[in-house]
Formats: sequence, C-alpha cells, structure tokens
Amino acid sequence: MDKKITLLKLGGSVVTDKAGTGGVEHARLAALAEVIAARPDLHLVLVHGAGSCGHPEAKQYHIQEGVDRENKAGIAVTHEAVAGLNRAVVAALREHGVDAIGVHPLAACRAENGQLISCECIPIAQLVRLGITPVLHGDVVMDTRRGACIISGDQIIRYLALTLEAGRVGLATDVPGVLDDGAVVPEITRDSAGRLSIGCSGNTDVTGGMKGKITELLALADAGVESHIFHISRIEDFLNGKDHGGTIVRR
Ligand SMILES: Nc1ncnc2c1ncn2[C@@H]1O[C@H](COP(=O)(O)OP(=O)(O)OP(=O)(O)O)[C@@H](O)[C@H]1O
Ligand SMILES: C=C(C)CCOP(=O)(O)O
Repeated sequence: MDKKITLLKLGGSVVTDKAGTGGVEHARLAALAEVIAARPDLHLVLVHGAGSCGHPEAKQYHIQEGVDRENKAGIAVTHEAVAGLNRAVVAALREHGVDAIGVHPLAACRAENGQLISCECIPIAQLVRLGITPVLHGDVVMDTRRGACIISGDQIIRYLALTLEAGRVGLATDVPGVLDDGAVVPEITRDSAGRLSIGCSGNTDVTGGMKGKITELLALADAGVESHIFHISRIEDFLNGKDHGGTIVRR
C-alpha cells in the first residue's frame, strides 16, 4: 500500500460506561466520530475494546478458563454484547460521514492458548484501499487448546500493526498514559517497564487492563514498532501527529 495505515484503539473504558452497569457512551462516540471524520486523508483502521459490553459476560461464563459444552452459551452472549457495541461505534462514525464497516474477529481470527495466532488481514487492507474504515474489536475467538478465549483489542492491535505494517499505532483510554505515582511516564521500554507498578483495570476486565496493554505493546516494541497511549481527549493531537501528553512504548 502506498500510504501507511494508522491504527487506533478506542478503549472500552471510553466507549462504554465501564465503571457502571451502563452500556454504550453514545455522546462520546458522536464526539469521537466528529474528530475522526475531520481526517479523511488518513488510512485508518479502528479497533475498540469491550468495556461494560463484553467483560462482564466473559467473566460470568468463565471464558478465559476455557470453553466446553458446559459454558458454550457464553460464546454467543459475549460476542453479542461486544458486537452490539461495534454496531453503535460504526453507526456513530457513519452518521458523521466516515465510511466505516464492522469486522468481527470471531469470524476472522484463531487463537492458541489465549494468544492470537491468525487473523485474515487481506480484506482489511483491501477495504482501506477503497477508502473504507474497518472497525474491529476485542472478541471471543475460537482457540485450538481452550475451545474459545477472549482476545483483547490490544492483542488485535499488536497483530494488525505487524501484519499491515502500520505507520502509527495509538491507544486511547481513560487515563492520560501509564502513570507512576500519579505522573505520566513519557516513555517506556522493556527495561523501564519492569520498574513500574502497572496493574489491571479498576473495573471488570478479563484481559489484564493496563498490564495486558503493556505486555502487547512491549512485544510490538521488540519488533521495532513504537506505540502511543494517551487520554481520549487527546485523540485529535495523536491523529495530527502532535504531542499527546501520554506514553510512548518503544524498544
Ligand atoms: N500504572 C498505571 N497507569 C495507568 N493506568 C493503570 C496503571 N495500572 C493500572 N491502570 C488501570 O488501567 C486502566 C486502563 O486499562 P483498561 O484495560 O481499562 O483500558 P481500555 O483499553 O480503555 O479498556 P478495555 O480493556 O475495556 O478496552 C486504567 O483505567 C487504570 O485503572
Ligand atoms: C471481553 C471482550 C469480548 C473483549 C475484550 O477486549 P478489550 O476490552 O480490548 O480487552
């Protein structure tokens, strides 16, 4: 592809009311869609997390402990929760003039022991070439060892960044970056990450919160790809290549 892809994850903590029992944050989605619509020149691939639309269901059905006939109902319930959120994200983007389309990892990806091992990426690149914005999400995915598992949007970001050879990788969330004693850590490497206290999410989360995110992004950094974590309010700065006040994860 002539122009490099920009990969952007909208965290589940910002597209849903992750702290409450509520669902989709429609007003926030509309505001985000307006910002994204202002950059039709970008070759954008979006991924969103699940927040309150998927994590509680995955936890209730113990999906991460493996899936067999006993808890198989959790596959559909969890997928439907996050697929509904995906429909809302896509609808908000389309209402603002972004030619967005939902792509569900359940049908396109495979996992082995909780790790994403394959994802059909050629159709995603083809959509982008046509000026269409694919919108993927963390999902329940069939797993060769566990039956099924939950793949975070962060794992998908890592996989797509490498496969699509993305030019820029950004993750927007509900904190201004990785925090150490309340202050943003501007840069993280594998060495420095070990000295920080990085935890899970304060809300229901089966994929490891900030810790899971950093695990994926350090693996990406090992492959020579840097990534950015920033507060959702700085998304415009990230898209415009400006300082976003967050954390850069690099080798
Ligand atoms: N050192 C840290 N710095 C910043 N946030 C941290 C740290 N340790 C733990 N966290 C938690 O990680 C959360 C962000 O991770 P989380 O997985 O919830 O983000 P998300 O990607 O927006 O959500 P989702 O996983 O639903 O897509 C923060 O809200 C914070 O509570
Ligand atoms: C819980 C589900 C279905 C996906 C989790 O994706 P994440 O919110 O990016 O961790």
